[in-house]
Amino acid sequence: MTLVIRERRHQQALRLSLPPPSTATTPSSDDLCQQTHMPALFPSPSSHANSSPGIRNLSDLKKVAVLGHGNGGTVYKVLNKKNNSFYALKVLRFNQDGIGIRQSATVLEAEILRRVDSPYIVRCHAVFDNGSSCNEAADNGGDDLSFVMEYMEVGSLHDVLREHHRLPEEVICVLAKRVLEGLNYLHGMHIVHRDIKPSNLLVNDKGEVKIADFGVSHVVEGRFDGCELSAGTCAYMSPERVDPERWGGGEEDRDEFAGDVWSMGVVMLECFLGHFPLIGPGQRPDWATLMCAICFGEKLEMPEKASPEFQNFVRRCLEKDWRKRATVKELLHHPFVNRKCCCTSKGLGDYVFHE
Ligand SMILES: Nc1ncnc2c1ncn2[C@@H]1O[C@H](COP(=O)(O)OP(=O)(O)OP(=O)(O)O)[C@@H](O)[C@H]1O
Repeated sequence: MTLVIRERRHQQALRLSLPPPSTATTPSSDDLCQQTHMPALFPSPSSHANSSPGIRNLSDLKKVAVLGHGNGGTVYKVLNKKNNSFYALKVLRFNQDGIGIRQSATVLEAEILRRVDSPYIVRCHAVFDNGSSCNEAADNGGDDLSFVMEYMEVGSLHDVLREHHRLPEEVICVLAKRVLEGLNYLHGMHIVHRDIKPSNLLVNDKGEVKIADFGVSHVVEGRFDGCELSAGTCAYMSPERVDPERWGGGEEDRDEFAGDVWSMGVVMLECFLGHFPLIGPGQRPDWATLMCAICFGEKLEMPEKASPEFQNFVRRCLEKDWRKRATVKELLHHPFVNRKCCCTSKGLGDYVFHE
């Protein structure tokens, strides 16, 4: 029973049968049109009662800055006027063609996010359907879906790498361990992330790394069907996803979680080298080049300066045949993430704030 996020074909995506959403959390579009302030599709789960921001309406939030732009929308830093704390608000824009798909995806999305509650995953506090008033949406032919998320002060690992270029092994091992814990949690819930990359790993002011953007990407697919093959996204894809025929990606018993392990291996090697590792630093990352590198490239030359533990860890992640690739559980016991320095290092916290 597996739920695949960011699957382009819906019949394959919905392998986890979710319970029908309660009517209380799924207002019809007519209901939404009658409200000036859009209510949350779901509020914060009760297990986080202490951190619950109590955001009931988008009008509780004040935009203070733009944090970044992604494929489907914009992320804002917002102030919750009720408790004077900052959050991140991700606003996805849909045109009218995407509405049918969006509405079913929204309910599914809200269900997924409601279930996710882990220190290794960026928390989603609430989802709002249609942040702007219905009149505005009708005027500009658009429609919004807004996710109120935990604010990660430092930004993404992509931002950290842009500033620091490369990271030492004692930082990478802490990073790897946290990502593995996050994947272990998601996989335990039968959720495959399918888009692990530096811009989806966010860092807070304690230097903690958390996985973001799972699920949200599933909603985006409704409008951006086909963009999965864009160079930026496919760079971290595993061989069995890029070329299923050659690498057994279509096999019934394929371990869908193995793709996340591959992507994580690419990210960890990128942290060590300071550039995307599967192609040369000067090479253009177009689709054909990436496909060749991922599916046909020779065995990766490991950087000589890397320790034997790190080299082995990355090799186990970047095994082209998914049947031979290490699983998340195996990697959690790997010597690289259990070295003494990995247990004593504060990871990115020390590095980002004291370098
Ligand atoms: N919770 C958050 N806290 C702080 N910054 C965030 C948060 N979420 C996103 N950001 C910032 O906003 C940027 C854009 O995020 P977004 O998820 O929209 O796109 P992306 O992951 O960069 O790209 P893509 O849409 O291709 O996945 C991120 O790179 C990050 O810098």
